[in-house]
Formats: sequence, structure tokens, C-alpha cells
Amino acid sequence: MKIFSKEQIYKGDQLTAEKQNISSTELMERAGTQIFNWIHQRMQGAQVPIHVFCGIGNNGGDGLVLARQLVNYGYNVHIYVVNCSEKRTKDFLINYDRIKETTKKWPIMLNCEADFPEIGPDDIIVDAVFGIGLNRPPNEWVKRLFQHFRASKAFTLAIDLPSGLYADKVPKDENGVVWADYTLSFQSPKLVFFLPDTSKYTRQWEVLDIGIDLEFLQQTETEVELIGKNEMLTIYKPREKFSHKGTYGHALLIGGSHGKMGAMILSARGTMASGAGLVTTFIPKCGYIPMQSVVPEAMVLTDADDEKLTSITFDIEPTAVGMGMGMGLDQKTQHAFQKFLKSNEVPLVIDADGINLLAKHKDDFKLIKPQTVLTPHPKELERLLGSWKDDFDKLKKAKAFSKKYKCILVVKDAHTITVFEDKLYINSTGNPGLATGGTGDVLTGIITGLIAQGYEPLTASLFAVYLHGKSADIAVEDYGYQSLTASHVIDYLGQAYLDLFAKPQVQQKQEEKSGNS
Ligand SMILES: NC(=O)C1=CN([C@@H]2O[C@H](COP(=O)(O)OP(=O)(O)OC[C@H]3O[C@@H](n4cnc5c(N)ncnc54)[C@H](OP(=O)(O)O)[C@@H]3O)[C@@H](O)[C@H]2O)[C@@H](O)CC1
Ligand SMILES: Nc1ncnc2c1ncn2[C@@H]1O[C@H](COP(=O)(O)OP(=O)(O)O)[C@@H](O)[C@H]1O
Ligand SMILES: [K+]
Repeated sequence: MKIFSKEQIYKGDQLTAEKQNISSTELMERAGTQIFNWIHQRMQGAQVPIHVFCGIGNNGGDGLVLARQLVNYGYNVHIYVVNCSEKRTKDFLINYDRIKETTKKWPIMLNCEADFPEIGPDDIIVDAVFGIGLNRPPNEWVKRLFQHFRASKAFTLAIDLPSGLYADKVPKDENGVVWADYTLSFQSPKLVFFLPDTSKYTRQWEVLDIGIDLEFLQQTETEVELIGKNEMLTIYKPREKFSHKGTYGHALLIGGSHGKMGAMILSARGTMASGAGLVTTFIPKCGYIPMQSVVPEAMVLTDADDEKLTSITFDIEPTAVGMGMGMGLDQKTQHAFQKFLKSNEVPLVIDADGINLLAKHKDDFKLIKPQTVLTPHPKELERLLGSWKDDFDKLKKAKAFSKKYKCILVVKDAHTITVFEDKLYINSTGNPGLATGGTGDVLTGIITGLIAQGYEPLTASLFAVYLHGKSADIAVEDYGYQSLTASHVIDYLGQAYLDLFAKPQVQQKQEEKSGNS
């Protein structure tokens, strides 16, 4: 799913109005009506007090359209105008007049803290104060209004964007933002819903279709994309009937050290489960027996050293290499790693201590070949890029790094963002059960396995991150967040593949009823 920028959203509105020959007021009517339908479907006329707080721009205008419809349907509505600026937009004013024609209970003007209404914990707040037009921090009294919302504990439904949240930067003061339970967003979700600094401002979100011009939606290239099942189905490569293990590549995993052989075992199992034809691991001698015993499907080559890697040489011809898991930072390992980077021509995934070694010897950045995949967790990313001011600064630095070295940066987090040059791909699967040792090693194994099978490095990264998260989402149903382990992510990878083709339950039930399944 495309994630449009603020500028693109304004352009989409304008183009839609022109092409469909409607006014911006009519578009606002659609937007407010969609919000109303959403609420009406769930509330069915229930007389819970609904407090609609409208700003003075078009977000406020949406709020007024909604409020008018709630009044018309007999809901228990309280309408407020948050009088935070002298200015009013045209469509706000049109809808302000319309509401005055609808009810004698005119909107209440809020100008300062003394005007704040009482809000009960079981009431509903609709936040239509600011949308994507916010361009400076709210006034102090408006910030206090947002804190008043939060203190009330009432369910808070934000329109388009929680007020006080910018579409393209991180607000400095968290008290100056509405903490929404749910956000109904127009056209596309906003990037800020997925970033660690700003995702806390909405617990859940949903996109409402307001009939924006289809051609515009299809043809506009966006910098950001949300990756879900639909995007992955188009890149999935089916298994051929007359295929054999040679068809699906030979993945080589390099890493491990005394006490960290588990990382390599998890990676190797992840690579096998991803569908690679053959897997070989290159590890220090001490890992030979554990690897052979635990992963009998994998072949094992060993370094001359017992405890660490000192010289990476092999006589196989891998189709993809994944390296760095549990590798350690010994100087001899560093030399072997550097030498390998200089000579390697095979598609490469660098993780964990591979990234740490690069970060310690920044001169080696020039050895990163185009299309190399790097999979840093937040701390490794900081070692690689230096510190950042906020999430937008982090993404800017990540894009610059990717552009400079033409590499793919898999920025791991609750919503992993894969960065390639100027593009950002946000993953939609995964859960906090993954916050446990070894899950990153599994991910590297899967990426390497997919590249070995012929997926392009970028596609392999997106697909692997998606499947890894999906596997955890299925496994968490059986194990819960606390007991989910990296091994479960491997065990459920098959379910994640199968889920790609699972029919939605409703459709399945209908087909079963009519005997079509
Ligand atoms: N397709 C769509 O997406 C559709 C979108 N629609 C809706 O339009 C919304 C965008 O509306 P918008 O452009 O009028 O901006 P909005 O967020 O209401 O802000 C209002 C104005 O407030 C001002 N202002 C800024 N910061 C301020 C501050 N701190 N304190 C005080 N004032 C401040 C600033 O004006 P300024 O004072 O700077 O001149 C700004 O222009 C969008 O989120 C969606 O809800 C639908 O109606 C139709 C379809
Ligand atoms: N709260 C979370 N929600 C979703 N995914 C998470 C969360 N925490 C961690 N993950 C995922 O788990 C993996 C952890 O990787 P990493 O920190 O490298 O683990 P390790 O080094 O122990 O293998 C990444 O893929 C990351 O995106
Ligand atoms: K809002």
C-alpha cells in the first residue's frame, strides 16, 4: 500500500475535485460522512456522550460534517470549536453555517482552559482539531486541552491524524499531541504511525476510502510503501514440479564463535525453512558437532581455529552468503572478514558482528558491494550511522548511506523499514514476541535463503521480513508474547508461507456452505 506524502495528499484532493467535477466542500462532505458511517455502524444510535472538538481548518471542517450527521441521527453530541487562530478555511465556514441550520445547540467556542468541558471516562472524544495542516506547535492552552482529553480516559477517535502530530516530523512535546485510541485516516496511513518516536500517538488506525481519483492513486510514485500480503503475493515464486535441490540455490552462512554457535544454528535452520536447496555453514571447529547434530540438513565447513574464524576459504560455489551471526570481533576474525569482503562476488547479507566490524573500521565501508543487504538492529544502526536527532533524521541518514554504497539497509524494529536509496518499505507483520535473542539470526537466514533461491536482494529482504513477522504472528497464538522463541519463528515459517494463499475466513465459510471448497 502506498503511503502518500502531505504534498501528494493535497494534490490528490485537488485533482479529484477537478476530475470528478466536485467542490472541495463536497469532498469534505464525503470525508465526514465516511467517519459518520464508521461510528454509526458501531454505535447503532447508543446515547453515549460524543464530544466533537473541531479546529478552524479543514480537519475541523470534517469534524463539523460528522457532528451535523450525528445530530441528524439523534446522537448525544456536544460540538466545540477550538478557537486557536483568527483564520478559518472556506470549507470550515461553510460547514459551520450548515451546522447552525441543523441544530439550535450551536458549537461552543473554546478560548482558554476555563472553557474546557467535563468529559467522563465512558464518553467518546472525536479529535478534529488539526490534521496534516499543522505547521507549528499548538498554543499552551490547546496543549492543555489535549492533556485534558488524556486525563479523561475517554475513548479518543482522531480524524486523519492525532492532532498535534505532524505528517512529516516528530513533535518535541508529547503533551502537545492527542493520544488517540483509534485514527481514521484519509487516502493512506501516515508514515508517523509506524515510527518508534510517534507510533504511540495512535493505538490503531484504519484508512477510509473517500473516492480519491483512481488514476492518481495508481500512477503516483510514493517514497514510502507499506508491505503486506498483497505486495508479497506478486513476487512469490512457486516451487516447480520438475525441480531439484540444485534449482533452489546453495546458501553459505559464515559466522559463529565459542559460546555463540546458537546464532549460526538458528540462521541455518531459518535458511533451510525458507526453501534453499542446499545450506553450508562455515564455522570455527568447536561448532562442528553441535551443527551436525542439530541441523543434519546442513553441511559444515570449519575454520582451522577452534573458537573463532581466522581464514575464510572454501571450495564450494554458493549462490548467496549470509555472514556475521555470532562471529565475534577478534582481530583475526576482522582480517578474515575484510579479506573475504575484498574477494567476494556472491550476493551478500551482513548481520550482527559483520555490521559491528564494519562500524569499527569505517574505511571498510568502501568494500560494501552494490546490492549487499545489511540487517542492523537499532544499536547496530547507530554504530553504523552515528546518532540521530529523531526518526526522520535516522531515515535521512539511512537513505544517504544506502545511496552512497548502493546497499539495502534492513532497519529492524517493531515495524522494520527496509531502505533502498530513496525508498522506504515498511513491514506490517510481527509482534513484541520477537523481542527475544536469536530472532534476528533467523531473519538473516531467511533473507540469505531467499536470495539463494533467485529472489533479488531487495525483494528477498522485503519478503523475508514479511514472512518472519507473519510466522511470529501465527506462533504467538500458540505461545503468547512471553514464551515465543526464535526457534518457533522457524517452526512456523511454513504456516507463514501457507497463509499467503489462505482464503479469508468469511469467503471460506461461504464456499463450504455452497460446496465449492
Ligand atoms: N483527501 C484528504 O486527505 C482530505 C482531507 N481533508 C481534511 O483536511 C485536513 C487538512 O486541512 P488543512 O490543510 O486546513 O489543515 P488543518 O490540519 O485542519 O489545520 C488548519 C490550519 O490551522 C493552522 N495551524 C497550523 N498549526 C497551527 C497551530 N499550531 N495553532 C493554530 N493554528 C495552526 C494552519 O493555518 P495557518 O494559521 O498557518 O495559516 C492550518 O492550515 C486533513 O487532515 C483532513 O482532515 C478533508 O476535508 C478532505 C479530504
Ligand atoms: N517489539 C517488536 N515488535 C516486532 N518485531 C520485533 C520487536 N522487537 C524485535 N523485533 C524483531 O525481532 C528481530 C530482532 O533482531 P535482533 O535484535 O538482531 O536479534 P538477535 O541479534 O538476538 O538475533 C528483528 O527482526 C526485529 O524487527
Ligand atoms: K485530528
